Amino acid sequence: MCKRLRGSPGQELRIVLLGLDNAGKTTLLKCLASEEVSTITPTQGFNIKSVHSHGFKLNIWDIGGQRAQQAVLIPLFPSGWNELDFQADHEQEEVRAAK
Ligand SMILES: Nc1nc2c(ncn2[C@@H]2O[C@H](COP(=O)(O)OP(=O)(O)OP(=O)(O)O)[C@@H](O)[C@H]2O)c(=O)[nH]1
Ligand SMILES: [Mg+2]
Repeated sequence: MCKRLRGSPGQELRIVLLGLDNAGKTTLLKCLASEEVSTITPTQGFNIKSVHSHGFKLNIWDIGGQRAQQAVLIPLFPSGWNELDFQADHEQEEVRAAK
């Protein structure tokens, strides 16, 4: 993921994980933060974690997948955002860029 981000190492970036409920957003966030993933419950509202990776400081927002919760983004990002789409392939346990 970091290889696809434009910017210089040392830069602070904000990443928002969006997707349907049960898509695996919180699991991905916890994996990136090297946290235990055996007990994850559906996200109410949102979680934010800071992770250092490839020289970047990534501030990662994990938004609960229910439509009403994702609506919180609209006032938070009035000028919109750049989007990178990733697909998780659960069977082969690999993540590939699908832009
Ligand atoms: N086999 C497998 N299961 C996964 C994977 N990622 C997530 N899961 C499981 O899918 C379920 C939902 O994962 P979450 O990370 O809670 O999904 P979420 O997108 O955060 O869901 P909401 O918080 O409801 O929006 C959990 O039981 C996870 O253990 C994966 O890559 N492989
Ligand atoms: Mg979640």
